[in-house]
Amino acid sequence: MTEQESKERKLLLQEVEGLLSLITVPILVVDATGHVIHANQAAEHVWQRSLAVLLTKSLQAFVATSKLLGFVKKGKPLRDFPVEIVDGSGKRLPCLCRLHPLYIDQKPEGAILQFTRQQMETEQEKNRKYVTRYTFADIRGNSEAIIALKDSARKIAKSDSTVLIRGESGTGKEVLAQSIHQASSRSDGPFVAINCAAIPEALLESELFGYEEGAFTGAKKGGKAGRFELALNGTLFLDEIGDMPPFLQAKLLRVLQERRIERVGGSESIPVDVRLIAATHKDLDAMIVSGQFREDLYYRLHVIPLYVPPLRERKEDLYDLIHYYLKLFADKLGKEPKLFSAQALKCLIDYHWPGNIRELENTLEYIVNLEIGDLVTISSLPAIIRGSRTSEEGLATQSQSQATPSAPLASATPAPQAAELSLEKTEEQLILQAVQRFGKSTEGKRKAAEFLGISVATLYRRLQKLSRK
Ligand SMILES: Nc1ncnc2c1ncn2[C@@H]1O[C@H](COP(=O)(O)OP(=O)(O)OP(=O)(O)O)[C@@H](O)[C@H]1O
Repeated sequence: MTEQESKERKLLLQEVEGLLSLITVPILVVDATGHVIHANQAAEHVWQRSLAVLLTKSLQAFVATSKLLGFVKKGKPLRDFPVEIVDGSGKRLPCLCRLHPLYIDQKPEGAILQFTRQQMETEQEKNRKYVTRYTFADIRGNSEAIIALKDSARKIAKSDSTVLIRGESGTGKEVLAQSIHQASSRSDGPFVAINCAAIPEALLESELFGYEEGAFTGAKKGGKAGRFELALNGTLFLDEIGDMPPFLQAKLLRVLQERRIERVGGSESIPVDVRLIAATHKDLDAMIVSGQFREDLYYRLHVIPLYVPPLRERKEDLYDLIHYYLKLFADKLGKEPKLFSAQALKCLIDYHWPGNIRELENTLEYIVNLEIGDLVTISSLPAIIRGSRTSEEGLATQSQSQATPSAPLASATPAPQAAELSLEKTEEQLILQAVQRFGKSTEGKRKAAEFLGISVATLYRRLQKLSRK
């Protein structure tokens, strides 16, 4: 295969992966014997198994209707064929199956199967969709800031007080909100999220508060419950609250005062037992000064303020996060976890991560997807992170030519053999070299910690761990 063909093939695979992940109903791809060869995230969710486990199973493990395998073997297309699937908890669910056969040289080689629930979802079933994915255990990182944040959030999780989470985009505000819900007495209830910036102003009101039949042209027969009602006995997460238009800020304030809502076009006042968690990356204080955000609403929301610091202010978390996402994507894509060259790792550590953990997650997915060798070098990193550094040599030369504290890799210790380094080993090397460069005095360790972008306490912890080895 030529390099161009190999590139096109990889791109095509990524497109297929991307398309499958966008589909919200479960999809299984099977070979001619019914063995699962691919599945999307919705399938992982329905059958409560990871992709890696799904790939060890056959169709019969998930579908109670034996006829389906016969259709796969014959390569017969199906449209809305009634089947019963057996979900992750062993429950049988009636579904409609679409079968798209895969042929090679006119021989059936497998099929793509899509399953949709047969009956219309009831309102109650819709509520069940609002389940959380995250708990505090999913908030990774050992920096003092993250440990303190988790401690405070755990403490306030049990109460019903309103929480306001601030932090830059991609820092994990929604992860934190879900974790609080999970640790609260409302965890059996729904967690309903709405992004105030993503919904057009005209629709936001009816999405939040619902509407009565005939409230406006196009309103559904029987009306529709809004997110407040859907979150009954649970938690409502108002993301990007700073983007809420002024007329809705006033309405939200009333709801928070009275704990009741009125649907659009309705007159009945409905009590809503909902815990509110709001989040924003905007500077609400400045917005109050400029008249864009209501001060009275701000104080109603600001009962328990939490702040998620940006990744660049807690760089010690990078090691843990890189390790975690590297393994996650390697498992997902059925690849071996990669090794990092010291320079590539240093490049990730030096980068300022404006998109925070979301950007880091995407970067590692990119690296695992595109990296063919076992070693991640600088040239494997996305251009934006590589910046002006285009090669390992480039960085090494740059490091060696600088006599400033930002060049500890140019210390008396020769640069480690990159190919031999695992992520953990690379981290050890960086720490040891920084200490060697700046000295073992308290001041030296302080400088080393500053250079590495970690706290002094973390540096001491790592050195203690190393001394025990
Ligand atoms: N501490 C963490 N450990 C592991 N993954 C995390 C952590 N924090 C966030 N993430 C991941 O980062 C991504 C972004 O998180 P999330 O959506 O909660 O950020 P956000 O601050 O709400 O972003 P936005 O303001 O853009 O809505 C998610 O995929 C999440 O899984």
